[in-house]
Amino acid sequence: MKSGYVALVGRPNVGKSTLLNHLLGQKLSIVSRRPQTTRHRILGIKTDGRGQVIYVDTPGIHGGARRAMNRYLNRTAISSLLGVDVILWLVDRAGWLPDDELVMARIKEAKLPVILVINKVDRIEGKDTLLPFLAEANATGLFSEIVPISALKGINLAVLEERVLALLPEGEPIYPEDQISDRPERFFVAEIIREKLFNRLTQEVPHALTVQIEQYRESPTLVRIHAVIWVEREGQKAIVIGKGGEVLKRVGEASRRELERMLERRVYLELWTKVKHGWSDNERALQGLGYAE
Ligand SMILES: Nc1nc2c(ncn2[C@@H]2O[C@H](COP(=O)(O)OP(=O)(O)OP(=O)(O)O)[C@@H](O)[C@H]2O)c(=O)[nH]1
Repeated sequence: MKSGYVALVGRPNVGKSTLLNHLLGQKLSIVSRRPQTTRHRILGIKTDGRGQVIYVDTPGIHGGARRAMNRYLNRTAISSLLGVDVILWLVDRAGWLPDDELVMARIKEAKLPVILVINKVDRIEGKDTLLPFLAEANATGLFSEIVPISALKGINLAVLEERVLALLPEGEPIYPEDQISDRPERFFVAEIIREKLFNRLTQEVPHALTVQIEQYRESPTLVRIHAVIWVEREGQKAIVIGKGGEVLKRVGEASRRELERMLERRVYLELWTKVKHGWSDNERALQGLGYAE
């Protein structure tokens, strides 16, 4: 049996969370079209007859991190490289962007086996783009394997899993066989609400909001959840609420539907929007809102 930790790293928006969800066959990490959706280190544990792979989803590593939140995202991603056995480095196009260079520097420091995962091949037009890129990546000598995939369409994921298992050490499972994450249910509740907000709101508002669960009471048939959506300014609060409360109502409905499926119980969800000025650029406020390593 194999067992070990596998970090999913890469710049924002390359598809790390999409890959985690597809490998596990279950939605654990929220996904949106926006960069910097993932804000936490999340374990996704997959146990089968071959062993136990503990995937570590991480925030996207990016440059120009001026706000405290951006620095926290980079710190969280980089510290996730400590103590893993294998790194999956995701890129999503045939070529490097400046943020990919940042990731590469960190990976070189880690001195671990690295699989270069070229994601979104469903979007790459023709072999003319992919083949030179594969040759160039190969010539760096940095990678144990190079695997083109589509996380969204499920292309080549079985091959990727085999390559991962081959690089992991032999060992007994670290977590119980039926455990799929290290996070409690209320963490996923906050994340699902945040995902619905990310998908509905535009411009800077998603990055200025965070969701905090203030009350979580369960009975065998019902879960009562009281969540606060923190934003940074009054104008953002008005946008989150929407005309006549329309946006908040839609977000609440979509969240409740998904939460009822996940929790397999009826959900009573109350959402409040409040302003905490400058929370995303304040280290202490971040810690109070759950952004602590
Ligand atoms: N066409 C295509 N789109 C994909 C694929 N994988 C992911 N995406 C899309 O890329 C976007 C970003 O995906 P995420 O999984 O949130 O990316 P991430 O790397 O976790 O992003 P951060 O949270 O910014 O670190 C979403 O709109 C996904 O649907 C793929 O294989 N093909």
